[in-house]
Amino acid sequence: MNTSKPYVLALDQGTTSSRSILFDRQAQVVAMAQRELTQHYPQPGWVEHDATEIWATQRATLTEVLAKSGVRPEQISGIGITNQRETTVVWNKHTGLPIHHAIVWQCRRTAPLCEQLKTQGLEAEIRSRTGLVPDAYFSGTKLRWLLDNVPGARAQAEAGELLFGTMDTWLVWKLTEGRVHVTDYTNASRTLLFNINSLEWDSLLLKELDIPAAMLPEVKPSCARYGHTNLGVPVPIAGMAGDQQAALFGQLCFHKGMVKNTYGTGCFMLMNTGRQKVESSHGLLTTLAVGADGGVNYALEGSVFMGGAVIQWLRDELGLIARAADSEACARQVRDTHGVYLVPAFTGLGAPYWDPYARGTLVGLTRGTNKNHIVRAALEAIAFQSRDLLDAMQQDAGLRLAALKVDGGAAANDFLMQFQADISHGRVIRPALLETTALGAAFLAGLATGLWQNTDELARCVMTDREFTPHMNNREREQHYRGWQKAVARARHWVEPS
Ligand SMILES: Nc1ncnc2c1ncn2[C@@H]1O[C@H](COP(=O)(O)OP(=O)(O)O)[C@@H](O)[C@H]1O
Ligand SMILES: O=P(O)(O)OC[C@H](O)CO
Repeated sequence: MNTSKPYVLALDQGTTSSRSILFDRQAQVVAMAQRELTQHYPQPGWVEHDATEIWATQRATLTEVLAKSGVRPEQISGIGITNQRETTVVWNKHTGLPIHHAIVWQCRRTAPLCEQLKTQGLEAEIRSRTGLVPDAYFSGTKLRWLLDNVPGARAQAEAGELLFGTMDTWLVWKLTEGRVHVTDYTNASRTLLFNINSLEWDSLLLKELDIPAAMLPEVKPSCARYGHTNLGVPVPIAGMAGDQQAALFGQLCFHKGMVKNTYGTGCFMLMNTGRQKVESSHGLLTTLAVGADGGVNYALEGSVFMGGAVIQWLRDELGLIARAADSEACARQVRDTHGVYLVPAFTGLGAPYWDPYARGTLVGLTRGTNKNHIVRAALEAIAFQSRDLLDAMQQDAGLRLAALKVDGGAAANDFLMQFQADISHGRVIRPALLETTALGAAFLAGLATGLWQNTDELARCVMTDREFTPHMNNREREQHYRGWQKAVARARHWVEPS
């Protein structure tokens, strides 16, 4: 163990903010700093970030965290980076300046291009090569859009002057002052351009999307030495993973069959499937994750579009609660929802339904329905949607889950966590530290630089805050769940395809 360097720094570049968190060898948070990011919405359905602002905010939090903690750069063993995935930036390698705002993962501008890929009959190829589906969510079509729409971009790219990156790649480029152009397997697996079987950029997809290979970063394991940043002394950058995969690692889900669910704005559920690539028959994605040795594992991933956001809606649009946390007290005011179900299909339904035409539905209302029933139904809806994903994952992977590890802002809600345990009939484990994304990045960098020797040491650092065990009997559980499925059926196919 390197005793003169007992700290590790995680840079967590998220959709709404950039954060830096400094951890000690016991994985305790020593200091944290955060800066919000400007969201740009140039057209309905389009979302952009200014990559220059991303770098400036990330750099500012790094400086602030060092100042706050009093830790000197020479005491830091390494830096781990974790990031919002898929968000795409292209920059000029001589000037280091982006040629356009970054196109954010939520941006729908390339939906027509994705339809075109389907018409070309590429859907099955995309699924088997990348584990993904032709959707505007992923980086490949965003990159193609930039090449087609920014004047002069294609010619410059073909002349080898432009570089592509997701936010991990962009930050490493900036941190190393333009010396290193690299990404890791987990981020590469979200681009729609990376072959998750051969672990290489996929030449067929590059050709179909007309993307020059010279723009792409080198792909390395998530636990590796990528380069150094100069903080007065050189500090190694030694860990890198997309935020959901970093959270999976931070939750100690190193082995096959281990699952985490992050309850943020949406919910992201990932199951580590080990060295085995599992193809879903329920519309889940197959993606790359990090194994116990820091090497490549496969994972199944499903997302719920409306997770904690349903609670924001109750607060901001309906005014039923003043703060998100008040939802718990409201839900506990009533014994049950009085037969009310809320299906928050505000933007359609994702896996396992994949129905873009579904819309939000509130059913089972009677004269006796009050605000608390509706708030409770909203919390239950988050758990029902997560059970839908969990059932799909267990069927795809052919195994029964031992426990669900949880994190994210809404995981603080004890009512929701107990209902999750009840409705999925399994244990729910909440760690003391909910910053599992940053912790995962810190673990990767700490392993690569010798701060920790192995995953047993990591496991000793993670404390459980609370474990929720199921109490609901089988009859009650299945009756509840049948009610949910009936409500989902009411919500589906609501709007007419245009
Ligand atoms: N105690 C709570 N009960 C229910 N939902 C909550 C609670 N606290 C926060 N939330 C919800 O969790 C979300 C914030 O979680 P966070 O992990 O910070 O999200 P993100 O990373 O997506 O911004 C918000 O949508 C908020 O409504
Ligand atoms: O930054 P977050 O937490 O909203 O995560 C974004 C995801 O990585 C998108 O795939």
